Amino acid sequence: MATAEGSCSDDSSLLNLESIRDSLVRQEDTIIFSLIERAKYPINSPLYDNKYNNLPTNSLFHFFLKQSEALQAKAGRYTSPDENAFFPDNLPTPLLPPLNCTPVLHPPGDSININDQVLNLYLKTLLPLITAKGDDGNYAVTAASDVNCLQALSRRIHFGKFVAEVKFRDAPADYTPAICAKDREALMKLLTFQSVEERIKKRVEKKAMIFGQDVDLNENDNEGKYKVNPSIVSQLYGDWVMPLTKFVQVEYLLRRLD
Ligand SMILES: O=C(O)C(=O)C[C@]1(C(=O)O)C=C[C@@H](O)C=C1
Repeated sequence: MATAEGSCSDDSSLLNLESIRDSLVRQEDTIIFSLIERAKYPINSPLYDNKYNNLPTNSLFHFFLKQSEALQAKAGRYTSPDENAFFPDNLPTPLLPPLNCTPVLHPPGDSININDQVLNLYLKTLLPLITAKGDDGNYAVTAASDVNCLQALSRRIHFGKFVAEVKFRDAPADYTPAICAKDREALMKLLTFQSVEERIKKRVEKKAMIFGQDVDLNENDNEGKYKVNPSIVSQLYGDWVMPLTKFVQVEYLLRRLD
């Protein structure tokens, strides 16, 4: 069985809501640290401008992301069920044979990819919120940092497929009527746990405060300075990450009986 962490395991006890939620909690660290790293650089807008006609893609950033994914595809990254490419078409074949895992996800739902929404959110909304204005010319390291942020956000949001699969397996009788009726609202109500979401928003804000504070040997108070605004991290989860994860869950469930 392919575990939600992208490796093979015959331990089906890994596929339960508690272990899935534990993985979501651990992914918070990766996302927050990647945002802290990106915030080291100014927005570096020329990286995203579509004005370089000597590039085969829209901008230097798109070129960097597309090439990064092509290289990682050769290393087998996208054979893992929890990895979804931003440019999934025409990826190179992996150099090594894939792991022979028992699939976890229901194939029709496995192909869900909303990375176009993730990319738009990141470039248009999130980047301006976490970076200072300016251009330091460090385009390669900035683009590499962007790729880390995007891959962490994409993995977290598409983890909704695993959450939905577990929820369906736990209570097929609850979900089947809404799936058959194609009732998105009913599915959203069934899969939503408001108390869990509130805890997540509080926890990621606290993590951003702890991870993002300056550490020195004096006992000075941090004076409210953080590398990324903790309330923005909480807003990121509340307004985008969790709603998009739930969108993936609904889309996956709608295909679960295909
Ligand atoms: O933990 C769950 O039950 C999930 O569905 C995941 C998640 C999330 O994105 O963190 C999404 C919807 C729920 O309301 C709570 C949390």
